[in-house]
Amino acid sequence: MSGVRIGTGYDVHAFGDGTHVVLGGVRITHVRGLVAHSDGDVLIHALCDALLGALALGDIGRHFPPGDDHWRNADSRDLLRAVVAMLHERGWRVGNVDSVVVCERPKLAPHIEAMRANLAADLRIDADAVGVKATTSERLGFTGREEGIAAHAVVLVTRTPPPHNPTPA
Ligand SMILES: Nc1ccn([C@@H]2O[C@H](COP(=O)(O)O)[C@@H](O)[C@H]2O)c(=O)n1
Ligand SMILES: C[C@@]1(CO)OP(=O)(O)OP(=O)(O)OC[C@H]1O
Repeated sequence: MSGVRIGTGYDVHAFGDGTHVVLGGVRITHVRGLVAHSDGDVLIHALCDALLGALALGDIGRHFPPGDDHWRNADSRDLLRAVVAMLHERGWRVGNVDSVVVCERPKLAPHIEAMRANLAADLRIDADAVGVKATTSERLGFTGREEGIAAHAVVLVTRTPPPHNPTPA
């Protein structure tokens, strides 16, 4: 098996009542919230799916079922750290990630660096290996009508090198 693999993830949450959204672990004040079983962090959910996908481990709902009360209002950063632990246990580590969040509002640019820092800490990689971008969809489609927020993520994971065991001379 190759020592490098890729994964892709996508998630959507609908807007509902609320005063804020949570994206990349950052609480952002907004006129609406996101409807979800957990904190609705659509960016982290896309990232978890990308990481699980890289190792063909299924998707986030398989590991953290939406019907399970344990995950009600869960902090999605806990889910991300659990997924990263699964990778590490299997001898893999995260190389880099890239992502894009799609919404007209809230404006995400002021929060991107804080998101990258949170994700880098949870992924156990440097922030310069964590891409987070934002785009509107030019008022087209469900994101354009502000019915919800979508996020896409891609990841590269690498196999952890085996411990160095020098052959005795
Ligand atoms: N929710 C958003 C959406 C976009 N941005 C920033 O604005 C730039 C322009 O967006 P377009 O959709 O018109 O290309 C984009 O590159 C982001 O930097 C944002 O901060 N928050
Ligand atoms: C995060 C989980 C946790 O139960 O629930 P939601 O917050 O509803 O998010 P979603 O992306 O719809 O499903 C994945 C679930 O694992």
